Amino acid sequence: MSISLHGCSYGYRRNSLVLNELDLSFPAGVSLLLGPNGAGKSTLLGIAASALAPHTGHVDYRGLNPRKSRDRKEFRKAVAWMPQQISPIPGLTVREQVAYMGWLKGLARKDAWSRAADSLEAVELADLMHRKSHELSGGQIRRMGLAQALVHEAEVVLMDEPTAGLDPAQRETFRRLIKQISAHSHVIISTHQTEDISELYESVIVLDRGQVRFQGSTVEFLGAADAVSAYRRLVSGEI
Ligand SMILES: Nc1ncnc2c1ncn2[C@@H]1O[C@H](COP(=O)(O)OP(=O)(O)OP(=O)(O)O)[C@@H](O)[C@H]1O
Repeated sequence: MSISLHGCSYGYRRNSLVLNELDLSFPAGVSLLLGPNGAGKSTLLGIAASALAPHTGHVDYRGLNPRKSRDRKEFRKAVAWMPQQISPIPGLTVREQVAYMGWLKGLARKDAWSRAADSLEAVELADLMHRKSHELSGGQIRRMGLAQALVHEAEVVLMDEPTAGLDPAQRETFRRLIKQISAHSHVIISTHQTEDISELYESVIVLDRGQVRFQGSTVEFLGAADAVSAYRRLVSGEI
């Protein structure tokens, strides 16, 4: 079971919808949400994470609807989200910031504190955990964001362009990490880079101008042609 969107519409401006009555069920396992800049990936993930409220439709996970106040807390505990922009909280150390995020998600203070150290270790940021978070570099801030998303061991982890700003060695570490997380969580990762496609992902969803243009297994996607040209043809409307 994973997250699904039912008839979700969203726009930032009047008369201009980014998503128009979108229906989408993310499959279980690890999925890649692929789409060019501006396709609506961040908007979709923001809605799936309940950070954005859709104008129409609703999100469902295990029968929980985050629009309903009685479901919201449990939904947000079950679903973690790493947004594209990670903001350091002034005055907090890296470990304090990650622990704070865990506490907001319902962990007890002691658990949040120890889980923060574990998740910083997992993203190879343990040596910087006593630094102030605003002192981190761009790539380090992304890794702290990743630790924030992992701290409470959610059932579903949504990640918005998590590999942006990571160097090749860190991308390799990231792949290993996703493998570990996928043993106990569903993972959905957005990207516009076809280089991110690998056997790590069981399924691929291609979003273009707010529409799902392809949904299937990674093998099916790669089998259609080589990945790059298939993706280009998909987003340019040839398929
Ligand atoms: N805060 C905002 N205010 C106004 N328009 C926005 C806002 N955020 C996104 N948009 C618009 O909504 C559309 C979809 O944006 P979104 O960020 O969801 O796409 P994306 O696929 O995540 O793109 P990228 O790969 O560049 O991050 C774009 O046309 C964008 O300009």
